[in-house]
Amino acid sequence: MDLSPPAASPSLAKAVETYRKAVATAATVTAYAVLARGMARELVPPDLRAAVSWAVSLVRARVEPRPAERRTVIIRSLEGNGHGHAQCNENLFFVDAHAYLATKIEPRSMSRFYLGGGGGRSGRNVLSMVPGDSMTDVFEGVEFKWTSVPGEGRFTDTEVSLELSFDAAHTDMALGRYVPFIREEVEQAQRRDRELKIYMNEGSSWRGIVHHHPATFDTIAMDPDLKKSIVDDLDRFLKRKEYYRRIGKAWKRGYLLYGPPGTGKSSLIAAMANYLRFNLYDLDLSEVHSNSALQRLLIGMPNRSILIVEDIDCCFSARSREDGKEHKTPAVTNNDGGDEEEEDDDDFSEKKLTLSGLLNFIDGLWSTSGEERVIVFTTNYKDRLDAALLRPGRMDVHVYMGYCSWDAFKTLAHNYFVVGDHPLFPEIRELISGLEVTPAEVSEMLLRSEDADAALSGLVEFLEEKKKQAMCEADK
Ligand SMILES: Nc1ncnc2c1ncn2[C@@H]1O[C@H](COP(=O)(O)OP(=O)(O)OP(=O)(O)O)[C@@H](O)[C@H]1O
Repeated sequence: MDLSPPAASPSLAKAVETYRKAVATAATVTAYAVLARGMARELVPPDLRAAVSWAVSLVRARVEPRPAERRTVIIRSLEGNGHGHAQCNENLFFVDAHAYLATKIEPRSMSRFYLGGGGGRSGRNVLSMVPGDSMTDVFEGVEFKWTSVPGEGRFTDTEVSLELSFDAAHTDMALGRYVPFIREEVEQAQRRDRELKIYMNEGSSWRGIVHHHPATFDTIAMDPDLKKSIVDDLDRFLKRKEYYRRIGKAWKRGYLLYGPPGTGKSSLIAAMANYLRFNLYDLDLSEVHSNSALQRLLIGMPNRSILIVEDIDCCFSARSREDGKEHKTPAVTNNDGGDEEEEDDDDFSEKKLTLSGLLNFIDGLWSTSGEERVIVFTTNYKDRLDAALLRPGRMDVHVYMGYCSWDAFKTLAHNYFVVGDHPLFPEIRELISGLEVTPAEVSEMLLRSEDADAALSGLVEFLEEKKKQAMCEADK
């Protein structure tokens, strides 16, 4: 039995030798360094040594990057209202920042955070930082650090603050763009979440109820290009605050929706309200008995709202016929600089309502008392409308809501049965293209059964019957 250690392999022996040399060299270098430092201390005068060390630190300061200068903005939850320490207000930017950060908190990356209900019944989780914690948000490629800190207790013990810190070089951007961006984001989110209301006039005030109309631009059955042009127009309108200010006009947009009954004018208004998240103000002019009442109603409408006057052709023609003549125009402001009669201030509130009065109120009052208003007039008979309403510049967009086209039918079929095709579609296409059938009539047929086959068969029968009637009418 051989118990002697195994002979080292040639490669291992070489590695051991290399290592031994390296250790010896390092020891030599270290020894030289210690020796040189000792000699320098002995031989170089202290003044020269100080000068050299100062020069070295100077070079190092130039070469090594210096930590960037920082700025910190403190956002307190409460702020004084200028009448002494006892009185305080909620700091609205703190509320906005808090809401904004709630959308940015990444629960998986934080060990602790607060969970709240957002103060409403939305059922949404609202997360916030525990005092002492920080998080980073990136805006336009720049990092912004947010820290939650206990407040200074100037007003209450429960005060908290947020600290926003960033590189000093980005100060202008932080205050000029990032802070407004946060405000805008929060405002948009609130607009998306808010419950819409529809208001109706009672005397010279508005009464509102919750508006839950399900119509959206996806569910509206109409020509796809026309639909897109309306959505684009609304988007453009929302972005044009500065433009309207520059040209000195009220920030409003007028739509005239016309077409036969049951073609979706009311549904389109609901879709616009849902898209814009604007409340609706449904003005019943038969309830408005004087110009001053109308003026109060219009002034009582907040920004971001839609004024609706349905069947506008009926509102004034009936009145004019009743009175035998059109009343003198109560022009508050004539934006056109045109041909309306002058207002006589003395008895202006006593005068009865006229169409041009309404139009002038809208132009005049709204240019001074509000912004971001949409006004929608509807009619089944465009040809019966007053020329004042059709004049260029009055209603910005005229939309014809027509009979049910093939594209419109496909939208309805998709709304009701989530189908894009069906064996009966070719037959329906042929029937629909030769008939005047409204989307309301088609919807009514599709609603009759939850079974697509049964509902579409019923629709075919209905269309065939309608075709027969149309042929009989033509023969007479
Ligand atoms: N274009 C459409 N797209 C989707 N649904 C429609 C459309 N047109 C009508 N409908 C359906 O028919 C119903 C009645 O339509 P709506 O009241 O919008 O028509 P309207 O043109 O305003 O009628 P009116 O002139 O009588 O007020 C709606 O609730 C909707 O279900």
